[in-house]
Amino acid sequence: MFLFLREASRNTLPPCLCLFPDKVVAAINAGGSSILDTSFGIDFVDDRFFSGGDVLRTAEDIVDAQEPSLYRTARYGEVTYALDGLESGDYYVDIHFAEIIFTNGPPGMRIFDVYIQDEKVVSDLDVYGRVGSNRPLILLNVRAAVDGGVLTLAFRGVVGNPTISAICVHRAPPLGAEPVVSHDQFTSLRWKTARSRMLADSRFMRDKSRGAVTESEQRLEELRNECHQAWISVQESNRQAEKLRDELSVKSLTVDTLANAVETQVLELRDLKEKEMNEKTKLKLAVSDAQRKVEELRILYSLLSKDARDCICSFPDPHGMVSAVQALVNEQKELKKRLLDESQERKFLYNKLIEMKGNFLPGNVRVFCRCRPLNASEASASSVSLVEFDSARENELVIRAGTNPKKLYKFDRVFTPEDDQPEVFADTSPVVVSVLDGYNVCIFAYGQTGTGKTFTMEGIPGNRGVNYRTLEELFRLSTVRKGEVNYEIKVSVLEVYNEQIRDLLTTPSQAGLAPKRLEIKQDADGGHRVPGLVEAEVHSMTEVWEVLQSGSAARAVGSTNANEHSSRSHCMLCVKVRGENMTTGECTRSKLWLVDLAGSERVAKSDVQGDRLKEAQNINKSLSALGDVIHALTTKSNHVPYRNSKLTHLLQDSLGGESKTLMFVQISPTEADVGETLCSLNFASRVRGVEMGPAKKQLDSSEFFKYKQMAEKAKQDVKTKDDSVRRLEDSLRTTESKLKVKEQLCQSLAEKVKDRDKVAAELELQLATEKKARLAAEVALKEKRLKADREGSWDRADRANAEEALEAAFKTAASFHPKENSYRQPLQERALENELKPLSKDEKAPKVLGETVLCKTRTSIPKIQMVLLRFYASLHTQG
Ligand SMILES: Nc1ncnc2c1ncn2[C@@H]1O[C@H](COP(=O)(O)OP(=O)(O)OP(=O)(O)O)[C@@H](O)[C@H]1O
Repeated sequence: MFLFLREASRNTLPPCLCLFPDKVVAAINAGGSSILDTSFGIDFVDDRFFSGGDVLRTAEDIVDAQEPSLYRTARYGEVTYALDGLESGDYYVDIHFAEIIFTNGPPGMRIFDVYIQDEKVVSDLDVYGRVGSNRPLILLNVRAAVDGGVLTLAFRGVVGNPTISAICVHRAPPLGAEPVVSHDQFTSLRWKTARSRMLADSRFMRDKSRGAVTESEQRLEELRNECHQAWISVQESNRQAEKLRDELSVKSLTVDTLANAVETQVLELRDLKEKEMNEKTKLKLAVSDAQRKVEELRILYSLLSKDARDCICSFPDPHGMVSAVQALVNEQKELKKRLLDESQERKFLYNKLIEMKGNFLPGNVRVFCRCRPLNASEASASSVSLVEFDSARENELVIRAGTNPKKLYKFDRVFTPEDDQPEVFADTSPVVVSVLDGYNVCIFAYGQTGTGKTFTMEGIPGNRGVNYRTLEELFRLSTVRKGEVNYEIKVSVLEVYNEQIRDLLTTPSQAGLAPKRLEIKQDADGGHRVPGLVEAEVHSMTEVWEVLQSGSAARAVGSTNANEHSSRSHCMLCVKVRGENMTTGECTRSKLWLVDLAGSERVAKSDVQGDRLKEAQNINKSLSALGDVIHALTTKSNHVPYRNSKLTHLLQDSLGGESKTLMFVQISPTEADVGETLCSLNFASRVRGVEMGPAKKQLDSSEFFKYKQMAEKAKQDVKTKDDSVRRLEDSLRTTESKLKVKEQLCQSLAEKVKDRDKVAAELELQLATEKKARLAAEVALKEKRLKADREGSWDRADRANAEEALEAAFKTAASFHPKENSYRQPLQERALENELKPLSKDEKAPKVLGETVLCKTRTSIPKIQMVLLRFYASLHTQG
């Protein structure tokens, strides 16, 4: 403002506001349409390049305006003009203002800042404050640099909103080349006129009088002061307005908050209503669904009731049903019985079949003959087999021995050298599997050394013998029968060498420490067992194989030549089978012996000495014992000499009438062995002749014994209980009789008590009478004595004592209890005793003596009277 006034004095503006109208690049009529050919020499285009603000118009006259129509329109509000497409360089900006809104526009003050290229070029511009209303005010030649083509002009309200009438932008000369003429930044026509006048006046006044200048300056100062005051009041008004605006904004905020809350509530209400509607719809649907279901159920119910009625009607009589069920149960029982019968019959037939197979002779000993092939050395020596097999004559063989006549042998089965292990086992297996049905079985291989006993029983790797195949078959069958019969299989491996039993399953360390001497023991049920012998329970062939392997390994230990050793000992594999029939509950315990006997060559031929001789003798002994046993069995002798050797003793259960026996007689085909071959064949023929009768099933006697023992125990228990009951009855009877006696005793005692009571009553009466009489006598005596006292014969103290003693004596007498026959110590007497306690012996007067005597004496009333009399007499004597 001050700048303006100061500058105004130097203002020499041309008639056109713009100094260089020909360099105008943009002229805008703010808030209005284009005005061409203005008195400024510039064409103002319609309002554009703006953002923000509103249009203001007025029809009022614009005072002192060079181009009034330019100021009748304006842009009002927070406005930004962005003029683009300008060449880079310096520009002058002229901005036209007019307070045209004062008369019919928005009321209030308008003070604002002007920014060009974001730089504030004018602060707190108050158009009205400068020029009043409807008068133009122009901001002239504000220099602005444009780099980038855009020139921005921004108008920001400080109080109220800015008002802009026109903008004119024109090229500025380079810096330093501005026109010499200086001019005011702001100008207005009114102010220009006034200023011209003032200048003229000033010149006049300057010429006329300096005093006028001073006055004028004073006036100016006054005006400035007024302006300042006005500005202060405006500031105050602004502050008020600001305060009001703040309050308003607070209130509007509150209103907004309330409006929001209301809006939220309305929304919530709407949601709730929607939910309610949905719920209602759902409920309606559910109800209709339920109704439909109820209807369906009702229909179903009626159908079911009808069905039930029909069903009830169609039911046969329940009693009939019960009897039908009973009949079914009976039928099932019958079927079960038949099943058991049939399975027994099947077993029976199976055994028969085994016996029938191969034209077996009746009996339980079967003999198979097996001839080994010529070995490599025999074949290379071009040995010829002496054994002939005639395919036409099955199970027969002929021995051609030089010039001797041919000898024919017939066995249950004859295996030629061509027959291999599977063929051998095919005929062996039926006997073997009998063990699963509860039969004891013994299979042994007999023959000269090197004839193939071990080959038949053990076999060779890749071509297993009877032992392995037997266990394989047992496991196969136990799996097949699983569920019907449960089997438990245990295996022991031992050898008999020099008539000593050696466990081949004992661990090497144990074996190394001390070889156990094993003996054969007979069980309570007649069976035989070897205590301490390892019995390995096997569940699979893998386990069996491990057991067999360890047995073979143990047999080899301790011998330099395993083959040699094997021919001098009997190797025995014992398989124990326990079967439990799940249907019948029947338990069986059976044994299978698989024996590889020692070589059967004779001692004489062996021509050996020392240990070998002993071995051979022992082998001979055991084999001849075997022969003897078989002979005894053949002749049905009463005594079978099982105990003559360890071998026969061990086989006792499985070699005889109740078991099945299979013998392999092994022979050599060579001429060198013909003697032994004939011996073996003769022995085998004898064995084959044995008839032992039918084999017997080995029922588990331990179970039987167990049940028998249980039955015995139960019997014993019953007996014991009977005895104790009998004893109790006896004691009851005794007690009853004793009770009777006691009752009688009680009765007699009660009668006695009654009698005594009677006597007591009589005595009491007598006592009372005596008491009365005694009292009367004593009173008389007392009176007499008192009379004597009065006459002066006793001193006063003695008299008092005597009277007291007499009184006490009366009381004591009165306390006599006839039933207890004693005196009850009266209270008074006790009090007297207490009184006397602290006194010395001498102080205790003779009265005390009398009292004590009376108290302690348990005697009858007459006696008391006597005592009393003596007491009185003593007192008199003392007196
Ligand atoms: N049927 C056969 N087929 C093939 N080889 C056989 C047959 N029988 C025996 N051998 C063979 O003959 C040899 C002697 O057999 P093995 O050792 O089984 O006789 P052994 O009677 O057990 O003798 P030892 O009494 O000395 O134990 C072995 O090499 C064996 O493989």
